[in-house]
Amino acid sequence: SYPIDVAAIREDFPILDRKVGGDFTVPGEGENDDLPLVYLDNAATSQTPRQVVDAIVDYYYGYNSNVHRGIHHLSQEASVAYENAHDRVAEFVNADGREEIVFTKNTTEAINLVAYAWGLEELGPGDTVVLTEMEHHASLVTWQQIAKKTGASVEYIRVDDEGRLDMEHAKELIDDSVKMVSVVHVSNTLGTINPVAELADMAHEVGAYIFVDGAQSVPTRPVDVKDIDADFFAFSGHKMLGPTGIGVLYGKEEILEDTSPYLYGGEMIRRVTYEESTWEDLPWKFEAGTPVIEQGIALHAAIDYLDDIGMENVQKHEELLAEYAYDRLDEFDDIEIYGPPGDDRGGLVAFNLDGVHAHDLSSILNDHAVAVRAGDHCTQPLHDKLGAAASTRASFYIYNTYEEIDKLVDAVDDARQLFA
Ligand SMILES: Cc1ncc(COP(=O)(O)O)c(CN[C@@H]2CONC2=O)c1O
Repeated sequence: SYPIDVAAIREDFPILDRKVGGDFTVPGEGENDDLPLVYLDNAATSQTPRQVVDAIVDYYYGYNSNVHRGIHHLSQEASVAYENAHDRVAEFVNADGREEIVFTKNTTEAINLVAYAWGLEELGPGDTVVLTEMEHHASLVTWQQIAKKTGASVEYIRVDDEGRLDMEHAKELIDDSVKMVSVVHVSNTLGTINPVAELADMAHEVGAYIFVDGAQSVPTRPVDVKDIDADFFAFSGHKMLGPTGIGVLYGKEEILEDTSPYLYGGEMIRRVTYEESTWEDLPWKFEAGTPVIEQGIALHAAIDYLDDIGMENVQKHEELLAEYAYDRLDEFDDIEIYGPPGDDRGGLVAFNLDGVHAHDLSSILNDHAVAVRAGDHCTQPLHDKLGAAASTRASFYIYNTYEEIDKLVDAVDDARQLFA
């Protein structure tokens, strides 16, 4: 049984009726294809319910217009909807209000915004940025390159054999030279849930900021940025039932107020002369040019959909599926699973089958209509540390079932037979 009505939810996702699969012969059954899609690649991107698509269609059919309150009815409607989307996101993560919510293209751009607008200005030789060994390239490469540009240094909190952060090492690293701690909330490779509130305390004790990468946490569990006391927090709409093309940067108002924009143009200005320019209020100061209007409205609908289910229930469903998948895969001695035990992780499992490259395994799974991700999941340094060139990752969401995980395990077994 599930904490959510999976059958009813699946009705909202027409794509889940897709039949896919390669041409392969099943012993005794002959040629087989056109199998029901088993979508287990949600950490890469989630699927999109009718309610979100309807919100997009309603916008383009009903009130498509540029925003910031043009003097006509459509612009007024679009402006209000766009501004309300900021309010809705703020409410969802318990930010103080729209002033703390900047819409970007994705999580990657949200991290880059802070790295350029704050990092380039504030970091210099002798300063340290503390990351973790499990960071996604969106933060790891960004802070690594900004440190090179500014002469700052980067340190990495060690990950232990179970895929958890070594908090004693964190205590050693987070010293007075540290200006920023940037840490992933839920690892997209290990499934590890990091103690971000504790790390925030450690950062604040030495006068540093903390940036939490919430790309895999906001979609899958309740997140309260004030409870964590994050200075910055980022996530993406496409991982939480929303469209691609929108990410969110949360920032404490007082910090964003003190930070100059790094993207200039229309909509983010108040007054421009040939000599000087002044900036709009928050959050518009950080949203240069025509913003992600449709995407903001669609993200609002996605949040409404998730809130109807309840994020505690989403989290519980993720935990049940993650534990089930972990336990099923852990039955086999020739499978190596990365990250903490199944009862202490987010809704994903990355693993390798001895003797079979992740790409070959994922190709066989695809023949069985099972969609997973094979590769480094944008965590190459972590894969180097794990001694794995790549891994296969199954990741779950609100429309996935135990039966779909059984199909994953059966397909892995087929690969085992094929490559034996
Ligand atoms: C932890 C984490 N941080 C940042 C990002 C970047 O998000 P955007 O691509 O929306 O900027 C991702 C995306 N997850 C990748 C994308 O594909 N597979 C993954 O695991 C992620 O999982």
